[in-house]
Amino acid sequence: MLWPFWSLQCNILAPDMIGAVVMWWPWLKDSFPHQAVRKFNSLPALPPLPSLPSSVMLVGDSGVGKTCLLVRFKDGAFLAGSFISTVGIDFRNKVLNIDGVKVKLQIWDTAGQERFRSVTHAYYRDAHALLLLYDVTNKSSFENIQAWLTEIHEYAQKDVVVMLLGNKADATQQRVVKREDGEKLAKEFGVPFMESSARSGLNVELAFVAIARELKHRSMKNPDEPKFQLHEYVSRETKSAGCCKS
Ligand SMILES: Nc1nc2c(ncn2[C@@H]2O[C@H](COP(=O)(O)OP(=O)(O)OP(=O)(O)O)[C@@H](O)[C@H]2O)c(=O)[nH]1
Repeated sequence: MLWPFWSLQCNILAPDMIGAVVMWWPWLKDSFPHQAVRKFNSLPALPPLPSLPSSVMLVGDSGVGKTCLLVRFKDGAFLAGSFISTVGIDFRNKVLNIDGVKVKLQIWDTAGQERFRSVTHAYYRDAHALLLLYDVTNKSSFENIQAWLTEIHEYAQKDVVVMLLGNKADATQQRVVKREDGEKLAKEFGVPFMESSARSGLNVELAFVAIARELKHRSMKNPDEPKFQLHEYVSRETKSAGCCKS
């Protein structure tokens, strides 16, 4: 039986509250977030910073260094110690600023083990870009690249961006795949290529930045902007970084 009192209070308080808002409006206005005030005053809202979400998948045989590459890129650290295989799929987000445009990369780290293959297949079609890794110290991971590319063509979007990475370039003593062989294979399949190292950090940032630049260019579609050439960008940047000296 409290409602009559409650409604009575509302009738009394409501006009008072309107009066209070009118009286305190100059102070309230300054306390509001900028965007909200503009909306309230029916001025055109400020455009938000452009932000482009893109998904990038890391694929390749088990043990080639996908998780380590992602951790190096995200946290700037190297996961040394015992090797723990990824189970299923995992992801991390990182935002890059590419010429004033925020490109949000959602990076999917997939399990390289054969038994998880059906799980990763389901994610291919949503990927905008794929970083395909082999391990320069493991010949079979290199020989399996063709099979990975066949799988990519089968499950991914036709226009997906693919880049080949020969990882563990720091392990010079154990190297069994020459850089030239990686370059040759990449040329054969028409994909950009670079060697990388999650341990030393070689080309890790560059690989993701190159992908982000390509994806940004594709989604902005600015006719005044010259077409971004991913292959040229990668070969220019890897040369200038001095990657290719053995
Ligand atoms: N020397 C060297 N070792 C690396 C590098 N990247 C990764 N490793 C080592 O390689 C092993 C496998 O690395 P992971 O990143 O777990 O491999 P993965 O490709 O994610 O493996 P899965 O999860 O099974 O698909 C670990 O012992 C790492 O320490 C690298 O750039 N250089």
